[in-house]
Amino acid sequence: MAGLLKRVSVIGSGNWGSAIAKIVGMNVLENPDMFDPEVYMYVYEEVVNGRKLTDIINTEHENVKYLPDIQIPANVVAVPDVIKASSNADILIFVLPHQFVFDTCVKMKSAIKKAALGVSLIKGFILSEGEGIQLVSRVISQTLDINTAVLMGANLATEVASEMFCETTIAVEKPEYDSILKRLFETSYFRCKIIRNVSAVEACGALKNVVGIGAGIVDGLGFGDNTKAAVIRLGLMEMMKFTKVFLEYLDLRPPEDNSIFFESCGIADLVATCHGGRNRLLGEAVVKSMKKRGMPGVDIRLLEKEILRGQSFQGPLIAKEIYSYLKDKNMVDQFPLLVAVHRICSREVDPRNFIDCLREHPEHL
Ligand SMILES: NC(=O)C1=CN([C@@H]2O[C@H](COP(=O)(O)OP(=O)(O)OC[C@H]3O[C@@H](n4cnc5c(N)ncnc54)[C@H](O)[C@@H]3O)[C@@H](O)[C@H]2O)C=CC1
Ligand SMILES: O=C(CO)COP(=O)(O)O
Repeated sequence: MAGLLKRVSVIGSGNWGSAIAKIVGMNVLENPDMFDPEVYMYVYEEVVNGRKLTDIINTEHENVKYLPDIQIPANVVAVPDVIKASSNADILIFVLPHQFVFDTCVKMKSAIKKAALGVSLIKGFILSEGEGIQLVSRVISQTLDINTAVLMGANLATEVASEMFCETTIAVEKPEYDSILKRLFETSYFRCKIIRNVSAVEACGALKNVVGIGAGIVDGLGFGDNTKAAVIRLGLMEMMKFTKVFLEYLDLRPPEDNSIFFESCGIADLVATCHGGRNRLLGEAVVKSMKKRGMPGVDIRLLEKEILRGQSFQGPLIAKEIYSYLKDKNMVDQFPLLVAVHRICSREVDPRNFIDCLREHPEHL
């Protein structure tokens, strides 16, 4: 990537996609020696208030549906065609719900630059028929034949977009990309720490979404902060154990020690999600719907429509993906919290049983 100015594209334009487009749009202007000033943002086209969302973004410079009341810099151009959005990019920032990643990559495949760098901000795993679950960054790298870094942290999008201070973790295998990534993402309110273990950072990002649902379940049941702290602690223990087992299974490097879990991508993201995340909201809503209507309560997708109006809860799908892996490996009993969240979301188990799951957790034996 030496020499010419780097072009940057953002693939995705939801709540986080729009917030990161604001940062990246500003940073390319502040680093004219390194970046092309125009940033394409791929928008999955839809009609909002009778107008195309891309037209609204390109005239009002606001994503009125997914990130209202925040100005996106005018050099960020909304593009509905993913091939056009990605074809000249040197850096491709992936920020879609994980279930859309593979199909989107397949569409882009013939158009992208061979030396492009991918950066995944996506918190999830990808379940493919007959192949089990896979890391999103790996699916991107293998489908597009490019290097892929990740950026994960305690980054609730609306707070980041409002410029409230936070930290994040960037993981990239090759140090040659460090300064480009710092200049692309870092601001005075968004501090970026670069480390090397891409797969462990990514696993943290996916797993904390499931624990966040657990935090919402105890909120919905009317328990207090001590109980939520127990969910966070037991959830973290399961995240650490799952990361080790899963990365070994994928023949990848598990973390050498536990330090990664004390970065923004670990405990900080877990705490943020368990207090202010959409997945926490879902856990609470599941319990309330069950209290109102009795078991099994309202379907998750209906709750998603009602509560998020277009945004998505990633946790239930990730919990299902994790469950399928654990069942396959005969390890369901070793991860009671992650498994209980799946069973509650799929309405197999009454959420009131969640407290028993905490009480009987193997960490207490
Ligand atoms: N929102 C947040 O605070 C944060 C989200 N993330 C992660 O970022 C990723 C993206 O989430 P958000 O930007 O929040 O999205 P979102 O949940 O706000 O919005 C959903 C997005 O999916 C798009 N979409 C719907 N159908 C599609 C299709 N068939 N193909 C392609 N796109 C389609 C919608 O147009 C919309 O842009 C997720 O993995 C999430 O876990 C990470 C950090 C913070
Ligand atoms: O990843 C996030 C914060 O870092 C957002 O979490 P939710 O998807 O639960 O809102």
